[in-house]
Amino acid sequence: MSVLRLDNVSYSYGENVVLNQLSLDFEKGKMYAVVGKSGAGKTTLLSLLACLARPDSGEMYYLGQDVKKIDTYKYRSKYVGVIFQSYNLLTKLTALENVVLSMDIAEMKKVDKSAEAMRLLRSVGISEQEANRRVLQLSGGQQQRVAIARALAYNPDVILADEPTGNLDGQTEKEILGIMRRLADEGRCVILVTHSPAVSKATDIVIKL
Ligand SMILES: Nc1ncnc2c1ncn2[C@@H]1O[C@H](COP(=O)(O)OP(=O)(O)OP(=O)(O)O)[C@@H](O)[C@H]1O
Repeated sequence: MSVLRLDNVSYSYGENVVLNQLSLDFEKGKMYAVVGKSGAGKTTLLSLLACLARPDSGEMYYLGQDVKKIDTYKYRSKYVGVIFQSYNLLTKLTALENVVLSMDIAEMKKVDKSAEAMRLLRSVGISEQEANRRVLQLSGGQQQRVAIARALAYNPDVILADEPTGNLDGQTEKEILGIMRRLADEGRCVILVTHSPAVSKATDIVIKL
């Protein structure tokens, strides 16, 4: 069964029809690239998938269930992990605190959230010393890794990322893509919005808007 399904979804900003009767299926264990020229509606599609916006018409299903029937807060704090272009980390907190906060919001009952957060950060290449720095004292690539660890904090089925390698050098891009591939291999559905041919080449399915 697909983890996310769009059925005839349309979305407009006023007169500007951005998505027109779009039907898509997303499966677990696969990595998707959403591509298309600037203004094609990629970020809009991601916003719908993240339930930051609702379709004007058409339906969206999460594991077969109409998302209108799922509490939006629960959906966003437990089922999907979103990695924004601007990272959206809380800059006054350390990297570790950002990840722990995300676990708190998802009401995770882990015994030792700090240890689990550190395990996640290590898995994306953040050292203990870096984890204890405020995020503004980290590089762009490191902040991107922290944003990934934070999105993983509550073990979501779906990872949504907007230009996850946007401002990163080639080597860091490769490493981030390696992490995304691992997440898909672990059985998650990974959906990336990208302009980068290297990124779309690394995915299983390319959706062109
Ligand atoms: N909040 C908004 N209000 C009105 N129009 C908007 C809004 N957000 C986006 N748009 C318009 O909707 C269209 C799609 O925007 P969107 O950001 O989804 O495109 P995109 O494919 O992600 O573009 P880019 O590659 O430049 O990031 C564009 O024409 C944009 O100007």
